[in-house]
Amino acid sequence: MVERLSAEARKAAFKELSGWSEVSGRDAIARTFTFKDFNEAFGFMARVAVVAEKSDHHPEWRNVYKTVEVVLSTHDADGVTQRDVDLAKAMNTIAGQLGQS
Ligand SMILES: C[C@H](O)[C@H](O)[C@H]1CNC2=NC(N)=NC(=O)C2=N1
Repeated sequence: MVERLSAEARKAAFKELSGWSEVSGRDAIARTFTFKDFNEAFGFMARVAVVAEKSDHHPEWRNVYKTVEVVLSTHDADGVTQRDVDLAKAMNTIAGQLGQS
């Protein structure tokens, strides 16, 4: 059973999660990625989907043209866990490789 992060653990995690913020009113983290065009945005989602399946941890996301809005939370724990931090880091890495603006 994966556990929700304590307040201090989350604060520490945020130091390495550039671009992410807390969701007000919900134990979740969020980031909006903006790419060059739809093709890059969808390429990002395709690469993340592979990571999500491999780690059995899935994002809540919305794509409009070249933007991808992402919210991460662990449904089984009803809040932010290390899995969310790990997936957020992976997303930042993938976005960086794609030249996210
Ligand atoms: C059965 C399956 O392993 C679980 O439902 C996984 C799937 N992906 C998941 N994704 C997220 N974000 N939270 C979960 O609790 C979760 N649980």
